[in-house]
Amino acid sequence: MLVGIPKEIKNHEYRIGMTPAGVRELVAAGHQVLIEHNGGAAIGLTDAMYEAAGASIVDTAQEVFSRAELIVKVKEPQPIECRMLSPGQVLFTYLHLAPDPEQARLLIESQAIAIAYETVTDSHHGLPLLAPMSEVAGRMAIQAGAHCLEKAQGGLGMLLGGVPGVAPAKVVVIGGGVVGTNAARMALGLGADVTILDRSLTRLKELDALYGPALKTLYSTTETLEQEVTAADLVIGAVLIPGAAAPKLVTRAMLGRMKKGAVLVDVAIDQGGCFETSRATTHQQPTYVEEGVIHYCVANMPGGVARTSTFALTNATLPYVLALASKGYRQALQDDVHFRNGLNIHRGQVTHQAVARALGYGYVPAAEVI
Ligand SMILES: NC(=O)C1=CN([C@@H]2O[C@H](COP(=O)(O)OP(=O)(O)OC[C@H]3O[C@@H](n4cnc5c(N)ncnc54)[C@H](O)[C@@H]3O)[C@@H](O)[C@H]2O)C=CC1
Ligand SMILES: CC(=O)C(=O)O
Ligand SMILES: [Mg+2]
Repeated sequence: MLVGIPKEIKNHEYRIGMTPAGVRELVAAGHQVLIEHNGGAAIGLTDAMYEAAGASIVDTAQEVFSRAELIVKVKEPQPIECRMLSPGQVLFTYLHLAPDPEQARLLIESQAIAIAYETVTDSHHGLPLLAPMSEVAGRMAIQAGAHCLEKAQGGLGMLLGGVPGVAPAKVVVIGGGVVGTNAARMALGLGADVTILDRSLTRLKELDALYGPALKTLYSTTETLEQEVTAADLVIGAVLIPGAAAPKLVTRAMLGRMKKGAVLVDVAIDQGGCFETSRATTHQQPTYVEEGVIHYCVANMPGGVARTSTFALTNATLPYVLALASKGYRQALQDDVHFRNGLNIHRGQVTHQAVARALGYGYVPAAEVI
C-alpha cells in the first residue's frame, strides 16, 4: 500500500506521524512510503534518514494527499488538510472530534475513512494510542505548572517542593488515569503535596498501592472537588470519558474562591476541557488569566517535546499502521474489535457513539459499515 506522511501544520507542532525506524518496518513489509519534504527536520529526523529507511520524499502536502491511500498524521487535520482528503482515503491520526464540529463536518463531507488514535481501545480497558501522549502530557503538566507558579509568570511565586522549613505547594490532580498518574508521579518526585481524585475506586486503590502514603487519594464528588480545588496552588485537569466532551468539573464560581496566582493546567482541553473557564491555547501563547487564576490549556502539549513524543507515538502506532497497510482497513478493523473502536467517520457516517452524541449526528455502528 502507498502510505503518506505529511508535515504537521498546527501551531508549533513539530511531531511527525512516523520515525524513520517505523518507515523501515513498513518498507520491509512491502509498502511504499511518501514523506513530505522536511517533515521531521525540526526534530533531527532528516529527509536523508527517511530516504535511507526506504521512503520517497515529495515536495508538498498536496502530493502526499493526492497519491497516498493511507495518510498517517499526528494532529487532527486542519481545514486545509480536510479539504485535501478524497473519498475512500484512510486517515489515521488524533481527531478529538467531540469539541470540534467544524472538523467533523469537513471529514463527513470528504467521504474519507477517519480512524482516531484516541478511541482505539485494548483488552484491559486502556487507550493504547492515547496513552503514550498522555504519559508525555501528564509529565509535562507539572513542568508547565511549576513554571507558571513563578512570580514572573504571574503565579503565586512558589516552588513546588518548598525547601527545608517551608511547606511545598499543594498539587491537586483531577482524574487518575494515564495523564493523572504521570502528573502525580512527577509532582511527588519534586516533593510537592499531592492529592489525586477519581470516580473509579479501583483506580484509586491501584494508585494507593503504587505510591503508598506519599500520595493522597480522594473519591471525586462535587464536595471533594470544591474542597481541594479551592485550597490548591496547582490543579491538573486529567479526566476523560472516551470520545465524549470532558465534563466541566471546576465551575467559574469555584474558580472565584481559589487563590489569586494559583495555576490550572487543563490537559483535558483536547476534549473541550474540564474547567468551565478553559479555552484552547497554543505553545506560542499558552496561558491566560481568569478570576486571577492562571490557565494553561495547550491542546497539543506533547508537541512541545516533539522528539520524545514522535518516538513514543510511533512505538505505539506502528503495529496498527502495519495492519492497515497490509490487510486494508476493512480486514484490519474486522479482525480487531478494539481497533474498530477507532473508526469515527466512514464515508460520511459517524461510527463512534460518543462522538455522534456529542455532536448531534446519527450513529451507525462501525461493524455495520465495514
Ligand atoms: N492537551 C494535550 O496535549 C493532551 C491531552 N490529553 C487528554 O488528557 C485527558 C486524559 O487522558 P488519559 O489520562 O489518557 O485518560 P484515562 O482514560 O487514562 O484517564 C481518565 C481518568 O478520568 C477519570 N474520570 C472520569 N470522570 C471523572 C470525574 N468526574 N472525576 C474524577 N475523575 C474522573 C476516569 O475514571 C479515568 O481514571 C484526555 O482528554 C486526553 O485526550 C492527552 C494527551 C495530550
Ligand atoms: C493526544 C493529543 O491530543 C496530542 O498528543 O496532541
Ligand atoms: Mg491534543
